[in-house]
Amino acid sequence: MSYVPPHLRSSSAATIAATVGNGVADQFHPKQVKSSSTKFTSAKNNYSTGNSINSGNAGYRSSGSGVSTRNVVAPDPVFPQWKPSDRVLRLKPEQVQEVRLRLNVDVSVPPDSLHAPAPIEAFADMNLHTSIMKDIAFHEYTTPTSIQAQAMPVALSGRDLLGCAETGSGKTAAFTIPMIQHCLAQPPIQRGVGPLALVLAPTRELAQQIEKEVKAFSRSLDSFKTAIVVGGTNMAEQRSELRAGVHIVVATPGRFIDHLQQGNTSLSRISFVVLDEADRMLDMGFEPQIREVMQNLPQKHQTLLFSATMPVEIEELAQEYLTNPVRVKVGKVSSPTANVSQILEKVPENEKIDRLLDILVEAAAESERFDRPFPLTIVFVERKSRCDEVAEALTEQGLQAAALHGGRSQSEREAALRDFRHGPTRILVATDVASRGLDVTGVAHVINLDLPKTMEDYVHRIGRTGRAGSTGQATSFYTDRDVYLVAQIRKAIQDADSGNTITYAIGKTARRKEKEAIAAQKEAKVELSKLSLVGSTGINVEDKYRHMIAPAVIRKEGAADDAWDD
Ligand SMILES: Nc1ncnc2c1ncn2[C@@H]1O[C@H](COP(=O)(O)OP(=O)(O)OP(=O)(O)O)[C@@H](O)[C@H]1O
Repeated sequence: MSYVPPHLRSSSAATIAATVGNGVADQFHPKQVKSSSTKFTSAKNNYSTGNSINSGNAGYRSSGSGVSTRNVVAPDPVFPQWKPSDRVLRLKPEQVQEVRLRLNVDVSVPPDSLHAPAPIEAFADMNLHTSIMKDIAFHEYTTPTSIQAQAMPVALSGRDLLGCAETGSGKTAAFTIPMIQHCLAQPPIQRGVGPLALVLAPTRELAQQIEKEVKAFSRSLDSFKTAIVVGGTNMAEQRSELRAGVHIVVATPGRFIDHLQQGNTSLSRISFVVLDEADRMLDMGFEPQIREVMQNLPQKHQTLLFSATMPVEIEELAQEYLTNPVRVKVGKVSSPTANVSQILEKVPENEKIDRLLDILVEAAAESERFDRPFPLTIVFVERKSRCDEVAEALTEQGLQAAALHGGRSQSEREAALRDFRHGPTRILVATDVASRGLDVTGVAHVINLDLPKTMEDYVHRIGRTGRAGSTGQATSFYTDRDVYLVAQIRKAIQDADSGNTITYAIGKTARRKEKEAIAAQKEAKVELSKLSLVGSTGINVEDKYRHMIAPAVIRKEGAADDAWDD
């Protein structure tokens, strides 16, 4: 049925305002699309037409303004009976267990529900649409990551999924690829009807990034349409795109509800929903919007919920909106990725900016010395005003920095991110708007000038580095007010595998690393002194590095212990 605002709902609303075609989609590659389907059997018992929560939104407009006025029944969604390759089908239970063990994947299903599909270690064994396979090859994804190996078969088989894997582990493709495949099996979309699939994400930047990934894996499909629906951008453009009909919408919840209210789009054909970083959406107060969407979806739909952390709110959401979900967890949940080495440093509030400058100027000197670009760095701060202040301070020192926060206009936000992705910006100073999901290749260092409020946010923030198997560094300043979180971080650090060595960890490896770091710092200091005497090309070296050369700011040996022992 089409979306009907709560105050207009009645039982007669179960029709769709649109013209629809019969049969299965054939506009892409007919040979690949199954002409008959096995219907999804899992009944949603949480579906409700009339008892929507009070969204607090007064004055909904009629949903009829933007779409065709002819009322016809929406075509049933199609959940094709997907099967992996014979090779995978032949795997014995003990072999499946062996693969899961190797991939560090933990899978569970509710009692009395079907067992979870086997993990698949090669895209070729997933029986994906040929166009998708072509695009996977184009993007040089040779092997599925662990979460992809297990979550994709679950999603492709039509099951609900709660997926949890560390930051940078490829969760986006784990849902975008099955989502595109799902859309290809549906009856064709028509003007005024759609979308077939919806992804909700907490921030505009994350939504834009996800949409890019959807486009990346549907680039070979003619006339496959996606729309990005986020705040701060032109409503009219989004409206015409939505009304023309799209397969997939990637949206932030607030703006998506705005379009529903205006009748520019509907929920009537959505049969695949992804809530990415759902806990963050709840934090941001999007619960009414999420409920509004989830409670008004057609009965037959599949829901996927993804996050790198698993706070209780996610479990609650899963209980409410997932039906017999397969839970897939990769590695340790809610833990910092082992690819990032973490440093905690106690810095008094009024010295934080100076200390930050020390670190960054050191990095600048090192880059110059080794003739390599300044390492891409994200500096997280607590407040928007602080964000601008810090970015300005860095720029004054000749560092290429930009600010990204919710107080900037959409075009400023986009420009800041674009310049960080593609140059010339090397340092992004950001609030938590950048902490979730943001994937910028080559981020080498995350600095928490202010610690976040929760461990979850810490895990997501430092996960902006050490992505897709690369390594990274995270430096976090803390003060006495952060005692609780610092204890949690230290615990996480202690728990980490020995591969996740950090300056303050106990053990020989960590000590050796600390000594090496100190030696490198001393060397950098000598080099900087030379720089200050000799000068450099094009910049006033003495000014730029002045605070760096001051003895008081050179990090002293054993600082690690101070921080650890306070
Ligand atoms: N199978 C693969 N092979 C190679 N690269 C991959 C593969 N899957 C994903 N990637 C790359 O890994 C990076 C991280 O992926 P992605 O952004 O999906 O991580 P994520 O798990 O969603 O992280 P976060 O929790 O921070 O949102 C991206 O640059 C992506 O292109």
